[in-house]
Amino acid sequence: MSNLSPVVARVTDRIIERSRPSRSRYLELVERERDRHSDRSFLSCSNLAHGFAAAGDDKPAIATGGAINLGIVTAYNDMLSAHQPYGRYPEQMKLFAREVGATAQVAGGVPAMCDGVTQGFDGMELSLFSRDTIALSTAVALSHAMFDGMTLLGICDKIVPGLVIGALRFGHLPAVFVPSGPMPSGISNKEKQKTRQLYAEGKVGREELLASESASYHTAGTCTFYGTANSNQMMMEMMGLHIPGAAFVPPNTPLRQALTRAAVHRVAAMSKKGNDYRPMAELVDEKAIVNAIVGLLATGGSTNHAIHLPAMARAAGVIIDWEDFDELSAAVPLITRVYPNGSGDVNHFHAAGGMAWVVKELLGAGLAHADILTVAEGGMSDYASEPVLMDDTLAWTPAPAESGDDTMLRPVSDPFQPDGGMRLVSGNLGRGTIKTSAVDKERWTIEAPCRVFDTQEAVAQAFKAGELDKDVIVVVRFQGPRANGMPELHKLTPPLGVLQDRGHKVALVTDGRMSGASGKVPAAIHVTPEALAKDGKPGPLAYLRDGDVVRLAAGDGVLSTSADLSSREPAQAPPAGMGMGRELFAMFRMNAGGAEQGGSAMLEVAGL
Ligand SMILES: O=C(O)[C@H](O)[C@@H](O)[C@H](O)[C@H](O)COP(=O)(O)O
Ligand code: SF4
Repeated sequence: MSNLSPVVARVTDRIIERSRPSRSRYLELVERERDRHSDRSFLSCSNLAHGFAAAGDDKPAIATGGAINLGIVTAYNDMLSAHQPYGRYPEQMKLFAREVGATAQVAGGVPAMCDGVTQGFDGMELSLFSRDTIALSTAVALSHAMFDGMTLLGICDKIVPGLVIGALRFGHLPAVFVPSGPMPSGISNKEKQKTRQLYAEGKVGREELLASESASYHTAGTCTFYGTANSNQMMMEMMGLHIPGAAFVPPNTPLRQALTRAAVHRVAAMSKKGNDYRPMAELVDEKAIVNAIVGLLATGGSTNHAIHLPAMARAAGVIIDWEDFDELSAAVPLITRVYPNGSGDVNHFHAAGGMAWVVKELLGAGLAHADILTVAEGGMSDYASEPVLMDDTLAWTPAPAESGDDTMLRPVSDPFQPDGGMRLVSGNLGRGTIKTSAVDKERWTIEAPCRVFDTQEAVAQAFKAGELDKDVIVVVRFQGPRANGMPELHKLTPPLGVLQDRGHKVALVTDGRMSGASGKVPAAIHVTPEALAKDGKPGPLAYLRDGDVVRLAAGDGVLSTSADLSSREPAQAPPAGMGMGRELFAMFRMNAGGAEQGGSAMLEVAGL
């Protein structure tokens, strides 16, 4: 007898019903691809020879077509601390593949943008669309049809979503995501944030700021705040796309290498030529997507997944919307507090029980689907265990019975908040999302006159000029997907945090995004429809003026103004930016769908 929560069951059934036509079209495609391209025997001799010409000792195995050949899609680069460890992975993975009579080839690389580097300047306007660029690059890599399985190397914000979207279009193949792990903890995130606010107030200089930042981001591995990258890792566990517990094991350790090896062995076994065929299309279904949403809500994950998850789901023919998130949020309690939702980081979270604890609690409370197909042979329950090395052999120990730190991890029976970390707000200014898990409850409702800006730079200038030292709702518009690529406006966190610490009631309202690491200041983001006109009709934010009273009430789900916008002329959007490659992304902007549908031109134009 299932103990599944009636709310989770109801939302899942609604998604299944809504997705029926698109999901069946997707599964028909997968069926066709499985028949036509699930191994390389259909390739001509010339095609094949091109595919293994440089494969050295692996040539005979690849040439015969009998051996399992794995495609490695890698987001390696030296600049992202999270992806830098991937440099050595392919050579190791080829050895691991040969251990089970398989081979592996790097099928292709995908770009990986670091939002931490581009935060606050023009490059950030490529961020959202870099996700679709990654999906396109994944498809280019896998389109050679040389492969019996996919090993996907990517961690950060848009990289996992892009890899998922691209790989799902080859859903007739099995897939495993191979993470590299979080960097060892540096100075605390709170210390980092304090120095930033002192810098914003002119009380410390660049030298002190750089020293503080470098003590936080100090070596290889994923940044240790619970932002979009680490929310990706959580979701891969909740969807069963990892080897269980791979998310937060540190890089460059024997356990990390054992997990990578297990991933290679496992995806070979899951191929059609293996003994346990599990195509990715059958793992990523409506229930797996609901598990990802539930994990996001229970852990206070990144608001960016209110945009990425709808796009990822669409690639599998699954249609979700923000009502699904909101309804699940009311039933899924917040059971973790990892910075910015608390003070500890993901290393502390992992040490306190980590994902094994989260999965155990969610399955035990019937808040996650236990009956999804996963990379792990035993299904979702295998993810309620933590990987360890016992005499150099990979093994798993069950999640601890008690939380290792109840300031970070709580049971469902005694949560930090009775509901999830993310809410829908809507009204006469549109629909947006707000991350309540990172904001003190007394700040969930802010009603104040607004100041309206068309760029985040203008906000910084107004702050420096002392114009914002009051109760104020800062509106930053023309930041949507079609306006300028929907950048994160995370650089606004320190100045708005200073205003809040001075005792003012402050909130942000924008059709742009925030970082998964943003917190503290209430922010209604992803406001849809965006301010930039679509089919000649601007979004409501285009009609706001300085002084209009705006109300943001996360508890009631309200985003509205008392001003009468009906007779106003809309503001004109600033011209689209040139430089930093932004002009090359005009085609993405022109055709982008709304944030609630994933903000993707690629999916819109493809009719997915
Ligand atoms: O969504 C996210 O998690 C962010 O995009 C994150 O990847 C980004 O890099 C932040 O900017 C880091 O935080 P700081 O800018 O505060 O270091
Ligand atoms: S977590 Fe963010 S800041 Fe850190 S490497 Fe990844 S993209 Fe860059």
